[in-house]
Amino acid sequence: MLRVEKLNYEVKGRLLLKDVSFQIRKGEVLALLGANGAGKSTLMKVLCGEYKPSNGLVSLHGQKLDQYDARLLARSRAMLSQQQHVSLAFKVEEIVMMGRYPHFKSRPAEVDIAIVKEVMCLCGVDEFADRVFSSLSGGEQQRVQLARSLAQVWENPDSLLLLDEPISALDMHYQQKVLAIAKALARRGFIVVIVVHDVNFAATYADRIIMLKHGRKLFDGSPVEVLTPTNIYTIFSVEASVELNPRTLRPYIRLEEMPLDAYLFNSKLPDDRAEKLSLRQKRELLLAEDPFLSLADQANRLQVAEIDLWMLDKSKNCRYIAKQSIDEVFRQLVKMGEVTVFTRNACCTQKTVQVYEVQSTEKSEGNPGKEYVKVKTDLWHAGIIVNDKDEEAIHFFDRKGALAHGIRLRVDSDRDAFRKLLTWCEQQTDYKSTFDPLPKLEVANDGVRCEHYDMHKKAIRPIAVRRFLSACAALEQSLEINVFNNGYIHNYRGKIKNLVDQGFRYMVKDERIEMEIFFSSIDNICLDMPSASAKMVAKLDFLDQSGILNLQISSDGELPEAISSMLFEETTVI
Ligand SMILES: Nc1ncnc2c1ncn2[C@@H]1O[C@H](COP(=O)(O)OP(=O)(O)OP(=O)(O)O)[C@@H](O)[C@H]1O
Repeated sequence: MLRVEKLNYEVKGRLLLKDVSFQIRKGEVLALLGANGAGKSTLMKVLCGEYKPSNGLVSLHGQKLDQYDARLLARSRAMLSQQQHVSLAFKVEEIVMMGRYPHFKSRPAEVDIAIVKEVMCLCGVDEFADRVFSSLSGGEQQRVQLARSLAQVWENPDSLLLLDEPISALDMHYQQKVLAIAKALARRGFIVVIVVHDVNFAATYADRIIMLKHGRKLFDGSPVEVLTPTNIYTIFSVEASVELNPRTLRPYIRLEEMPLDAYLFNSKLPDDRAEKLSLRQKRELLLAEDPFLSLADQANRLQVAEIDLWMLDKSKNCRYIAKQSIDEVFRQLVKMGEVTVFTRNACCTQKTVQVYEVQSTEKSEGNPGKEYVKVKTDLWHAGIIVNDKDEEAIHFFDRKGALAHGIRLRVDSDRDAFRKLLTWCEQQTDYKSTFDPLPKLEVANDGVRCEHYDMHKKAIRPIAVRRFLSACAALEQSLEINVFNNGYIHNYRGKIKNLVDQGFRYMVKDERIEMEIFFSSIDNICLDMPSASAKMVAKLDFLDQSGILNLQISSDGELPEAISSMLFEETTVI
């Protein structure tokens, strides 16, 4: 047994070890853990007898170390030091043989030669036997030193083996092997004390762990008792989580990354922390300032494309549809039964409940009485298919990565077609943002620019449009509504009944159509109708700041004079 009692070790008035006591039995592996400068190497040197304790006692098998005969002590304990001073000229075999010096007088006996061979073989240094020590790599040198220590006490299972950082220079294989050798020797009676820095190695190989801090023993016990997150933090000031290996019942320590920004410790570096935030973090900061920012505004402020934010929100439950796959996806939309189709541009959003109907761009007229979408899919640049508990949907994004069009499944929609598409999309390419951020105020719509209006066209104020729409709703006037975006037209024909006018929000909220018109984004509304009395079709063109047609509302057939006169009251000639 190794007994350490009330051990103090002092150098130049400084106590390097303070009141350290423990006992360790034959057959046990003790690991000493502690931060740099904690006193581990100092304790090892006291345990091997190199340093004399200032106070206290160290005894091996009942005998104080300083009472040991020097030769007997040399045969009863061996120490692999952290730093070994070796004369450069020695060969590997000569160094290992030094471990046998306490065992022979002038010449090594056969047994010494045999032991040296055996330990060299075990430590994988036999192939270097004739090489000069200094020509070996760091790890090879460490294994030679281990072989020397092992050679010293090889035949004495009562001995004490002290290994101070024996694996610090070793590769993974030898780290494991050296600790396994130490443990195997302990199982045959050796007392083994090992200093290691890797807590998981200590957890795996040690029977007992002592943790030192500032020369004091703070924690002492089995790995599972000692290696707790709190103890690890107390000793090393690092955050760790500890799991129990269910097979070995030994703890496994998982270290968390220590977050550190070089700006904090290098005064020569600029403070660019804000730039380094992840998109998610930047967005959180933005929403903390203004929780009601629309997705488009968030994308604008964060200088990313809207699709990036969609992918951020839905990444777990959505698949990316690359441009080359859009046509295939689009062809499948007609199979999904009744869905909500939505379209968005700078001036409005429109949602209609319909079976997806597509008209080619060549056809100029819609199918009367039926909603349709006139489309040129090549103007869409990406899509996503979302399958989460809140929505099952397919969204298409324009060349700026802004949401332009899509469908959302309803209760009665055909889910088989949707699932097939989802499976197909799973084999497609992964998402990588390829969009330029949307420059402020630039509109993604590539639609028709309306610069030339004939003499019948009039500019009309939003207030007149509101009144006109209210009258249409009240008198059940049927309308045709077309929303334009990037080469496609989303059409609705029918009555609008339920208007919600909250000033800044203007909405149609009916069963089969929902619309929101953003009057603040509309630059011009033009009326195409010769006169109030002519009982003609009225057509209103809503243009955005770039003069592009975003929305068109026309009367479906002639207007009663009561309604048309309202339009003329508020118009001014262009
Ligand atoms: N001869 C000495 N004179 C003064 N201070 C010493 C002396 N030897 C060691 N020390 C100091 O004692 C403390 C413990 O040193 P020790 O080598 O035991 O630490 P350690 O736990 O092995 O650290 P490491 O993990 O860095 O190897 C350190 O602060 C060291 O600087």
